[in-house]
Amino acid sequence: MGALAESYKDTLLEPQHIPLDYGSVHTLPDSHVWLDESNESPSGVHSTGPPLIDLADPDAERLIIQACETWGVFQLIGHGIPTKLMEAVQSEAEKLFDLPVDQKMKALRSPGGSQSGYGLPPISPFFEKLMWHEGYHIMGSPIDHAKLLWPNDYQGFCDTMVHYRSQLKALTEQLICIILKSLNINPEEVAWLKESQGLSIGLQLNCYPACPDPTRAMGIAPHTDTSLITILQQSKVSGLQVFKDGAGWVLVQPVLGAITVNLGDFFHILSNGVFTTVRHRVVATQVRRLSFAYFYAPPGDFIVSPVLSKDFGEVPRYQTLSVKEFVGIKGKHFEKALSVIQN
Ligand SMILES: C=C1C[C@]23C[C@@]1(O)CC[C@H]2[C@@]12CCC[C@@](C)(C(=O)O1)[C@H]2[C@@H]3C(=O)O
Ligand SMILES: O=C(O)CCC(=O)C(=O)O
Ligand SMILES: [Fe+2]
Repeated sequence: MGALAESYKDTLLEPQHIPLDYGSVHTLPDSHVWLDESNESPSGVHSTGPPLIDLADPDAERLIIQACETWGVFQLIGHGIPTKLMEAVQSEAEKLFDLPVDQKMKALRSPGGSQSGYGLPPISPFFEKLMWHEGYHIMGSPIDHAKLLWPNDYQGFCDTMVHYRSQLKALTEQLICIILKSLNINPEEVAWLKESQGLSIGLQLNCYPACPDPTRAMGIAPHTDTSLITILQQSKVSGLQVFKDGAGWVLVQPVLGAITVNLGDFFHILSNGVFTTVRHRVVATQVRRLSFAYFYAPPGDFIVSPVLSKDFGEVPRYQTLSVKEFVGIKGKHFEKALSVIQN
């Protein structure tokens, strides 16, 4: 199932690390109050968010590389993912999160097991307070967990998710080729791109239930993605913020039909830190918000070594290590993982 199935597998999940029955909670419990000063609204210094790029634009490749350097995130239109499919994912996910909590708990992610199933974000044990969130992760076949949710009616959900995943895989690999070329890596020589063997692919359905006290709660705490690249479908409700040096937290305003592309830790290491793994978080909202994140990472034995050149620097800023090794370091050190492997 790939190296990402192992991520955060040793983090200590305590009994409280399960989603609340949010529908029955009318005041924010103390366990969910984030007093951290970083939970301020966006600073507004940088009023414009990350760039919006049209993949059909003849200048798209240059704009993508520029966005990788300056933001580590961009929004994309002209991506070719059918609107109907994006809508179908939204409605299947709504159906899932609308289920009674007892039913969703039947598909609870098992501690120490694969990442698949229902639960709070696996990074929860790194924080004192709990996030206002419920998630459902699909890695490998979606069937076993979906059968637990809908014993007689799981096929439509599974078909939609599998179809979406395959469409996103093609788009992700197109974007990866563009970025690899800019690093002077010939995609034709990258075996896992051609054979797809051992790749880690995860589809995370996120739900941020309507929150009675959003300014004091947290949807997803600040993090960078343990991926090469993440493709995100946001719903109409905004909530995603990215951290930009000099500007603070900047809102990524959803654009109808656009997808959001985040660079993850592995492109950061490969590019010797020139392309930024974007630190982001999700604020809680008064109305329910859904989002769908597709994580793509190379096989566990792929060696991630910073590219050295005039443009990317002649001295490696990070140690060379395998994807699997980095996933282990991230699971232990979380936000400090990149500084742990810094030279
Ligand atoms: C594919 C993966 C990335 C992820 C860890 C995981 O193995 C499965 C869940 C993913 C997710 C989704 C919500 C935010 C996040 C930080 C988390 O807690 O779980 C990401 C993980 C990640 O990018 O490290
Ligand atoms: O909900 C969002 O917009 C972002 C979710 C996210 O960061 C993730 O799933 O890793
Ligand atoms: Fe993320």
